[in-house]
Amino acid sequence: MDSQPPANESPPSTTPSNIGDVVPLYSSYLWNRVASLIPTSNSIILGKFSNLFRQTFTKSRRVSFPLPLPSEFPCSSPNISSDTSRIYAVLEEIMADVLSNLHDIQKSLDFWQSRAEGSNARKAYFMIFERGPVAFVNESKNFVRKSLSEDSAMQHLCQSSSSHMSDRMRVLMELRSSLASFLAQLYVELDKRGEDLLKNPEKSLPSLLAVINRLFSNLEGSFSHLHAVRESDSSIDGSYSMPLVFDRLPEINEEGSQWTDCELTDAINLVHKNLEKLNSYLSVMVGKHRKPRRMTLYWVRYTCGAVGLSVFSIWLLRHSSLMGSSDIDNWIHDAKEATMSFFSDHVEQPLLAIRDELFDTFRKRHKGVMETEEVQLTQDSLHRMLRNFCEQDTREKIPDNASDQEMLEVVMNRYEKELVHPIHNLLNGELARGLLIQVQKLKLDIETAMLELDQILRANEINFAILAALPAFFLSLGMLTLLRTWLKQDSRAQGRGRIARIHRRLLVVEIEKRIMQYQSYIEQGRDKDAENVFGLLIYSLERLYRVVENPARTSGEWDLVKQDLIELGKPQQQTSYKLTVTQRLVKHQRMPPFFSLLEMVKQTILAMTSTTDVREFVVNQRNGVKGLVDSLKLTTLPSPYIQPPQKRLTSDKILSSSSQIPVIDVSNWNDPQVASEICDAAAKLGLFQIVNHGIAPVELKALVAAARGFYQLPVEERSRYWKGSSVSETAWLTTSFSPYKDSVLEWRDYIKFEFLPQRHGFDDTWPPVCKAQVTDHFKRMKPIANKILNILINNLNSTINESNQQTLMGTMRMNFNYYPECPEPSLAIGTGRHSDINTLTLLLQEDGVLSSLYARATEDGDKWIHVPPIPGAIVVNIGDVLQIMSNDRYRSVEHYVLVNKSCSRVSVPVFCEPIRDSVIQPLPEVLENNEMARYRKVVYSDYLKTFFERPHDGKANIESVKLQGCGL
Ligand SMILES: O=C(O)CCC(=O)C(=O)O
Ligand SMILES: [Fe+2]
Repeated sequence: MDSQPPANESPPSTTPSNIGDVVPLYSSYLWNRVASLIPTSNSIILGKFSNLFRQTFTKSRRVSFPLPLPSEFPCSSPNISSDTSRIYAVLEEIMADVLSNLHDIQKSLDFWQSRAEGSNARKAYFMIFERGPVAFVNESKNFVRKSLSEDSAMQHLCQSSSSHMSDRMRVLMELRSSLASFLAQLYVELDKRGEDLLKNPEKSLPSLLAVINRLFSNLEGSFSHLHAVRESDSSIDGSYSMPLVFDRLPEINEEGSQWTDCELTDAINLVHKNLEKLNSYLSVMVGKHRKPRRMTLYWVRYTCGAVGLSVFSIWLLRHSSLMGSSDIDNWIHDAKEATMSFFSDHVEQPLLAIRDELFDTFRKRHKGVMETEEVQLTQDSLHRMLRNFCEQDTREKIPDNASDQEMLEVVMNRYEKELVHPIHNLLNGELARGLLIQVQKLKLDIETAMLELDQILRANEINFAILAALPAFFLSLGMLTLLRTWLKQDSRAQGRGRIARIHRRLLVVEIEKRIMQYQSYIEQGRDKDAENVFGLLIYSLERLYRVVENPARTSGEWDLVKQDLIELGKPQQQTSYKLTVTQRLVKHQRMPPFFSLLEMVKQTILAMTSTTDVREFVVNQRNGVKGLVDSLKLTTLPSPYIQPPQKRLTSDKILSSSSQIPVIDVSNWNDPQVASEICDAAAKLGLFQIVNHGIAPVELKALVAAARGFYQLPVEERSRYWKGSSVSETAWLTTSFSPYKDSVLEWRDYIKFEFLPQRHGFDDTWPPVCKAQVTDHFKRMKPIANKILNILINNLNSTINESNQQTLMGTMRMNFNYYPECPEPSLAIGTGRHSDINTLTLLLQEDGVLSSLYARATEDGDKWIHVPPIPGAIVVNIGDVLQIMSNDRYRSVEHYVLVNKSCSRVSVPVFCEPIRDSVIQPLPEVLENNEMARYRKVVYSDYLKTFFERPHDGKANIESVKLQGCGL
């Protein structure tokens, strides 16, 4: 077999932006040139030379995740002997290179995504300050010029920032998708052919090489597609002018029948060559779209640092002995002294003092102001004086066990008698003796008090000594923490600490998500998407495989974990089985019982004491309030949940009668009375209940049971749906309204389901425990919502038509709200004061449980009406969008949810919402009689964003779109 002439002999025409891109590009070009000069008959020498070259000049990459080949397959060795082991080596190399390229792409994608999700200010900052000095000068110039000429300079900057990012993201995503599909195809082929390669290498090796050849051509095709689409519309110059052309097997060999040894070697070399080309191509393409390097990103900081350092160095030089100054020597001397004296004052002396104090307290030591013996002497003397006095006075023997108190009473009686004739008694009586006894008693009391004072002082000496040692204590604590972090290598995913474990858990979640996506695409017949996700699954498995190896080896579980990871990569394996395996993996991540116990105790203490740690546990560690309540026996409310008094709903604000909530019987939707009651309630209170709507109570009960079922799942199972890393794209669990924005958290967890009727199989990834009930409830609620909206819109002289249907109920969402039992309900709230931002909400309250929903009675007063749960009833409330569309004919009602001490509560609202790009504004029909629009136009996605971007506060969101001068 002849070697194909090298397809791109000239150095690549693009101009790589930096030295990092140039080296691999030219090394590969040089290699191609050398390879084409060496005669093919010397292919063994060529192979060895090629390996030597690769080992010396290219980055050595190690593929950790095993290839899907039988374990007896001869692995690669430096001394390549058999054809199979050479094939193995080349396959390993392909895998390693593709995975490492995927990793580079993913890192850049993550970066762009995080920047793209940032605020406008963040985007503008990026454009000006994080793209290097040249961009800084250009962007600043542009910005100033635009600010002078027009007033939308900021908007312009944000737009160009968004297009800068999205351009890069699009290309990176396409590269990722092509590579992932290539990886998936290769993986599946190897999985299929493994046994054959072992049993019948002569036949299957050529056919495998032919397949690899074909996969490279497919890859070339998908890259050239990317070039064709992007060449015209990219803002990144020259990035699409470098076509990639892989070398091909001669046509006669493409069938992959029996080959000579020489042909086999040539084919293997060809794969090597193509791989080099792929790497060079990707290094340029990824290089053009990659995230800025650290140096570019932080160039402002580095520059300031460098300037600061230079100034400091010059200043230092001027004070150094080089310039004849002795300042530095003096400072070093002073610093040494200060450190020594700090050590002596705050570490050594306090510790010695504590030691001495402890010894002195527990042994007998220096004299205090008063000693016990002295007090005892006075007491004995008083006792004798009293006894003498009493015996003489009463002329009787006083019993031995008579107390001083009893004898003092005798003295007092005598006093009283003596005072009748004081002068006579002064000479003849006992007054003088009595007075002496009093003096002795006084002395005893003073001495006893002094003795106690002495003890207090001694105890405090230790306290003061301990206080003095506090700096030493904190210093040691800080050092211990640093040491622990270092020993546990807790910052990276392969470490052994808690943070590393969280990293690994997140990787498992990502794997689960991809497994479920794969299954869903297969069921929908979207084979291309499925292939792509499978490639990404292999990528995630490889990442987990790398990071879990060390800790699992240490705990002796490596063999099990490794086997589990291999199972997850098998293309034919059942999804349900794979999900059991991921659960097992999560369990492997746990510590042995002793450590778990320690961890639990630590969590408990943290949760009780520190605000940030409660948030960390509930929000970041995805346990939710339910997790907090389940893992701790709380007797007090943790501080992040204590609402300021003005946010609490106190009993003085609650109106006693609940008869004010209209209850409308809708058994006949066509009855004009029903329509008028609905419109009336929507205009006055904005909230009413409907009964006899036709849904059987048992169905509603089943729904509530399903919601409770979800929250009864183990926390690991629930947290797989946590917002931000949910295994489902259309269901996510979270806590509080905006847990990252709310200064005080709310006592509520909720999972949100999105109902996208146009999307097939939308509920496949929902929790199995409730997915059927959620789907049924959506379907049941839709016609009811439609009827109510029809009535409300007809009343505005309009109709539901194609143009407003998408705004009124283009999207439907449903929550399972869960309010756990709360140790101090009067200090917390379940859901804070808010109006729903959508059009219409249909809420199911769990009956038999204390209702906790309150609606604002009037727009201006701070009075609230209880919404009582009526079995089988649905609470309907108007949202902001309908208030805007009706130009204030209807009122979106503010509501509160309180929590209970002894029972948890579940509620299930269904929200009818506009689609994201609907423009919300008053309906033309309501403005017909020259009525002024009270609200400005707003795109629903922007309205949503402002709601979730700031802590929610009553009707602040609708106020923000109200036009000036239209206040009621
Ligand atoms: O739980 C409730 O009763 C109401 C919940 C609510 O207002 C909401 O989810 O928007
Ligand atoms: Fe609400």
